[in-house]
Amino acid sequence: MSFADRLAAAVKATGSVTCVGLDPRKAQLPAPIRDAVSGDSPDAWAAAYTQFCNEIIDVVAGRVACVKPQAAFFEQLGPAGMVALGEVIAHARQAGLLVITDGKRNDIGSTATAYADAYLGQQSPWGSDSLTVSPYLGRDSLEPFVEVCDQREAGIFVLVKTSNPGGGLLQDRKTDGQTVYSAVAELVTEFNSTRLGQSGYGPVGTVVGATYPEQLAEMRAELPGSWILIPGFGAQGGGAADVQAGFDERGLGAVVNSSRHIIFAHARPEFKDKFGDAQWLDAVSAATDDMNAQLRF
Ligand SMILES: O=C(O)c1cc(=O)[nH]c(=O)n1[C@@H]1O[C@H](COP(=O)(O)O)[C@@H](O)[C@H]1O
Repeated sequence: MSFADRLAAAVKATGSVTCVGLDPRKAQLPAPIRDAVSGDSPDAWAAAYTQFCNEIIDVVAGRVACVKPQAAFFEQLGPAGMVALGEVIAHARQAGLLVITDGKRNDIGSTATAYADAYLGQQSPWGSDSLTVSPYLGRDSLEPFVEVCDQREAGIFVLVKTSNPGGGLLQDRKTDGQTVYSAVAELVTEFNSTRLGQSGYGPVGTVVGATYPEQLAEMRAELPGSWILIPGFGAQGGGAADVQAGFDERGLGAVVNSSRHIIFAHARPEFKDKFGDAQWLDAVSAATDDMNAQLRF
């Protein structure tokens, strides 16, 4: 089954459009995991990141549509961190969760092929279901990813309108009256046009931030065949009303990511008093329920 159809099936099966972002950070790890790290070696932290993420995966499996490990935090630890990333991806897939690896990769076509093969190819050592990709090297940089998606029924999410305040400097620029982000959306629509699955969606998803609800509505209309990954919910200020326009009339077409507000829920004021550090996984569970409930439209 194509990635787009698998995502639709996961949303229907779980009744959830939540994507749990796995963004481990040393300083914010719950005390029981942080305090068990002996010394300051990358190996020790990598083991802690694996344990932290895998325990979260076990709690959210079957209750959310997908997870999104953020490669940056694993890369920070060097080679040991990359091994941990591989273990977390494998654990999530074994738990039945779809995995969006957040690497925001891309390069000239010949190198893009290597990135695509690495994360999504038939022989991929990572075995991810999908990958976030930057569009700014143009059409020939995206084509290798789309081809690899075709081979392994994988998916990508192309940055269209990012959640950060500074993204507009380039993305909102207009040429002949069209914004750069809309030009990216046009390219995505073209790639998907011959690849739409039963769900009505293709392998080339897009990223639009919850922090830009107007542009999200605009992009939903311009991108009928593209799953939209919506980051920026929770910690960056986006709320349920901001993401509603991302969905189609069936409640499909978008997944909403939250990282810090779920994985570090034990530190949020509304959960802090209720759950002690030892119950950090109960806080993850409660934050997941809370987000699922908010996003039932
Ligand atoms: O591609 C992404 O996931 C992404 C795109 C974007 O525009 N904004 C954005 O925040 N993200 C990622 O989504 C996650 C957001 O984390 P929280 O703000 O903690 O929920 C981080 O891993 C970001 O790198």
